[in-house]
Amino acid sequence: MSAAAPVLEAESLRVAYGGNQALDLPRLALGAGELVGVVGANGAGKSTLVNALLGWSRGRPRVSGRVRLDGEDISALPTHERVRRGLLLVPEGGAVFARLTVTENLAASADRATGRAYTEDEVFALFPRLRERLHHTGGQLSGGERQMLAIARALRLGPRALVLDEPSIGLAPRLVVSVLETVRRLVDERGLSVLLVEQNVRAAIEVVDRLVLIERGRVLAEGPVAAMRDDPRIIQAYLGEGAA
Ligand SMILES: Nc1ncnc2c1ncn2[C@@H]1O[C@H](COP(=O)(O)OP(=O)(O)OP(=O)(O)O)[C@@H](O)[C@H]1O
Repeated sequence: MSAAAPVLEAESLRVAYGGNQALDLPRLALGAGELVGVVGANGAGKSTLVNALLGWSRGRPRVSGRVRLDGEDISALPTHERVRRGLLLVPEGGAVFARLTVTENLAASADRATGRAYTEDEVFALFPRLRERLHHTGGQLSGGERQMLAIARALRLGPRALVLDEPSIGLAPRLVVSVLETVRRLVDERGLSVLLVEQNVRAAIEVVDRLVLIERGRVLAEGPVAAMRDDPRIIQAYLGEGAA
């Protein structure tokens, strides 16, 4: 393998629920300092992929294949051990404690911070809005602020690879742009590696380096975003007039 081994890599990753093959992914690689978008419609297999990467499951799927973090096979490790090694997920809706304040939410992450952790000041420089909301509880925040706090919590832990599951859901379009642009900055300025799993293809296409389009658990198309923008399958389904 080349010197630039992927930070996160999945190989022959297959997930089946009973007779239903929900995911069949020959290979997915996230390079260091890369922002890769995995996009697809409802039921395409996005949540199944996220769960398989994190080693978590709803129901009783049959999972096979390999997941590697920094070249190390983590397929057999439980979720908490993958997280401890720096594979961090910001789940749909953002994971924040509704009854704790912003300060307390961030402190809860700081307790388990690794050497890769961002400082509180760094986090507030990225999300100035959070500094203005220090004493608000998670439950009092807007959807956009909750999403920012969830990302901030992950940064305080110190990610090797950050998986964002549908960060745009429930957010006003202006906030979607703001959150995704901040993610782009993290990649550009800090070299963070981010897998952005999104249904909102229009928004994702504006910030990612590469796009992977999945449908019924399989890769339909993938490539650098510049080429994918012109892919008829993307245009027809997601970007053209009358598309979703
Ligand atoms: N716990 C489960 N038990 C049985 N089948 C499941 C389960 N979870 C997902 N599936 C099936 O796997 C396929 C992929 O679903 P998945 O939830 O991964 O899609 P998705 O792209 O995340 O969609 P959405 O955006 O709606 O969450 C679907 O056919 C779904 O019915």
